[in-house]
Amino acid sequence: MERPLRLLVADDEEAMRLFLSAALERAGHRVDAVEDGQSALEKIVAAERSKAPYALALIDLQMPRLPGMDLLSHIRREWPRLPVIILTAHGSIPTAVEAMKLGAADFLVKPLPSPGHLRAAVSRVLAQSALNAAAGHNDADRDAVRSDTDPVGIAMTPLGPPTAPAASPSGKVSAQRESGRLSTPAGGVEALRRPNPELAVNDLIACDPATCAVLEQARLVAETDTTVLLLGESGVGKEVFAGVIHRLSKRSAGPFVAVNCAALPTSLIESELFGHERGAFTGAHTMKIGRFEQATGGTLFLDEIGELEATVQAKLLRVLQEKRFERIGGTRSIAADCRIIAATNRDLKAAVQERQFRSDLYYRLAVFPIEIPPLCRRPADILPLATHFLTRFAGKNGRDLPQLTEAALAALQEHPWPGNVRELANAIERALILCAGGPIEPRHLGLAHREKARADQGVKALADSTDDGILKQQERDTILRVLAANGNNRQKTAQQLGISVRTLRNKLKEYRIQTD
Ligand SMILES: Nc1ncnc2c1ncn2[C@@H]1O[C@H](COP(=O)(O)OP(=O)(O)OP(=O)(O)O)[C@@H](O)[C@H]1O
Repeated sequence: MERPLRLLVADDEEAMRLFLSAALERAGHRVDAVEDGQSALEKIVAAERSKAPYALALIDLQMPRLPGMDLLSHIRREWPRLPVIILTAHGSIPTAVEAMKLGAADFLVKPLPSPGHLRAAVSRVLAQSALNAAAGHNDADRDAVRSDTDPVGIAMTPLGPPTAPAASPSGKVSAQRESGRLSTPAGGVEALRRPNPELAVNDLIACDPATCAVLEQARLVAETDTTVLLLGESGVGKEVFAGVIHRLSKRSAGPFVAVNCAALPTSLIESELFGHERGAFTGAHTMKIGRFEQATGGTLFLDEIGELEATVQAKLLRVLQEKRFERIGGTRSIAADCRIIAATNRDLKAAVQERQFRSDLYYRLAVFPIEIPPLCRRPADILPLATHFLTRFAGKNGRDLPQLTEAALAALQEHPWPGNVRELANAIERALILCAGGPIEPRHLGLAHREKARADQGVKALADSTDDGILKQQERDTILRVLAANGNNRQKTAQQLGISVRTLRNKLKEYRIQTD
């Protein structure tokens, strides 16, 4: 992973260090593990000096050289923005409570029930810490704005001190749909208001391993000019990922032009896509440049491609094959010099089988399909996304950042999010209004009346909440990660996972992971 989040683990038990490191590294983080308090302190000092501070420290209470409690006091005094999770044995809960009073962000009782439990706690603390940072709850002296985001400013993992958002790399975007999609102007108040710039720069949050795997695929395909098909339920972020691919591509200096194929009547879609000459049809009083032409040198994003009428499907196929088109009523052949990214929330393969979508067009579009999982399958994204939206909406409305109560955080994590990221954004926007400046409680989120949706998912939720569910989630995450690392090559993936290609195939089916 290119921009890993740095975490520090301090525990004198080797097995525990290994467990914690493995679990957190699997979530995409970079972990330094040390065996005593003094070494932990030295690591923190070095990391601070190197301007690559830790995002979080997990500290055992009983350690040689410098005990956990002393280390915690030192951290609170010197680096108040570094959140600390205390690890404690069963019998020492009162000490853990003491640690909380001293300023620990959370405590975990050993032995930990599961890696998922650990990751959820880490994710929760990171989200809260990001909120605090954005609200300026902590020391001001570290609020100096750094400007070390990667060239496109997309972060797969959170944290670090406030950073200036990267300036828009292209400066050119589709006029009507891109507002807010590229980074805000660099520097100053805006930078400090971000929940956590490394987490949220350019509006893409990717903390869950499943989302990181998607982002990795996006990064890989972005370097090419290959046509991409983004698949996923409504609101999962297909357009966000289309924008990411554009910004990471060599066409990023060109425009990103988005067309929602479902929003336009059939009679208009052709002239919208290809443009028309003056007098081409009744009402065509002037010549019009179509979206293909507007996207010259850049990317054309065809959203809801599954809704295209048969006649338009045929025309689009021709353009994809010949890379040329004519304006309606025109004779001049124009080069289609743009990268195509299509998206749909429909099962396009099924649509092909039902003869609602041309198979030849499908295969032209699905050269590189990327499936974006629903939010309920990316639990580690939920709180960072909530934090991100809270900061964005509070900033937009000139409001102070409210706190999310523990109960609200839990409600957010438990909700099944059938409307995906869009539903989460709406819930946060609504909560921000209803909380009227106070802390956000579960009732402000308006999730209760969605009990039915939750009940519908009851069986699944129950399964997921069992250890078996957690294990399956981890297995799925691992497969996704290794697949992404191997460019979706099943042979290599199976080899690395130590299973047969056949078993891998069955697993892919079971977890509905598409690789072709
Ligand atoms: N990973 C993400 N990080 C930050 N914001 C996100 C992310 N994914 C989605 N969003 C936000 O959620 C909302 C819905 O995302 P988007 O429009 O990209 O979804 P979609 O899958 O294209 O939906 P539809 O199929 O309905 O067009 C947008 O406001 C978008 O900015």
